[in-house]
Amino acid sequence: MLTVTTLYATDPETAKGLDTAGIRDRFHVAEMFAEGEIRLTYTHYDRMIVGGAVPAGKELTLDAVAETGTETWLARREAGILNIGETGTVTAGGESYELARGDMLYIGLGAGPVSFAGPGRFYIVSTPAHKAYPTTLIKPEDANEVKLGSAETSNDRTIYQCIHETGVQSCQLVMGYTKLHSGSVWNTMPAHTHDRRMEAYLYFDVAEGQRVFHLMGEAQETRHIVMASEEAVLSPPWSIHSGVGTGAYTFCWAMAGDNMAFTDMDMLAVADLK
Ligand SMILES: O=C[C@H](O)[C@@H](O)CC(=O)C(=O)O
Ligand SMILES: [Zn+2]
Repeated sequence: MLTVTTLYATDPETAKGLDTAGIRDRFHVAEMFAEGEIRLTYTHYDRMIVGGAVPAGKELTLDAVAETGTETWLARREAGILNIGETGTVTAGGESYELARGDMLYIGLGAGPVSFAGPGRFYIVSTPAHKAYPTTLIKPEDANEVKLGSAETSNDRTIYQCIHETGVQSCQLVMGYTKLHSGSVWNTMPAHTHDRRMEAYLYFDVAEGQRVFHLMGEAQETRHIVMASEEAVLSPPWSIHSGVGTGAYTFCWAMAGDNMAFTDMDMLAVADLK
């Protein structure tokens, strides 16, 4: 079963006036992972699609998505798939790839239908593309590891860059995930914006009963969204994107836009946030 929800883009002036429900409606994506289903959100932020596929014993195939107006969903798109569940299989372009937990598959333009099988929980991100790059499996050891933050500021973390400028190639999708080290709960603080690229976060490995307070908004107008495990949040280009958990967590980040430069960030001083 395939469900697709459309999420329109929101400008910063409108965002300022929203209450909690309004903010959640426009930026927060919940219930993406349902057994036996593929659930997608087609966003108008650089037309990024985010979603989940949980085959749970049967095979799920993602072929056409009406919202893209193309014969197959990847006819003019590329995708990144991260497995956050047990080892499962993704079949694309006639080849099957075994994805252990933490493995990512880049799928190039024109790969055709994509099938999901096994006990995996697959997070799907897709963005428009103009050229076919090879479909490639990325194991954590193939990713570029970047260590950021420190225990003193509770943001000691390792970034795993999987699809990126100097790694597995793509048209515009940049994707990886960040693991917080034991005792560290802050991600992406000091915060930043990059008006030329939007971003989406999927928080996962958040323990039952724990939450992550995702911070968003313009630097002088911050808001928060309380997030449970396996929920995603869209970060408009004008928004900060940062979070703090009541416990340990990992998050997958994905970006699309004008450039693919991970370090191209307009940094904000903590003291300048309001
Ligand atoms: O532009 C880069 C993105 O915000 C994230 O990749 C940041 C991140 O994963 C982190 O600080 O841990
Ligand atoms: Zn960012």
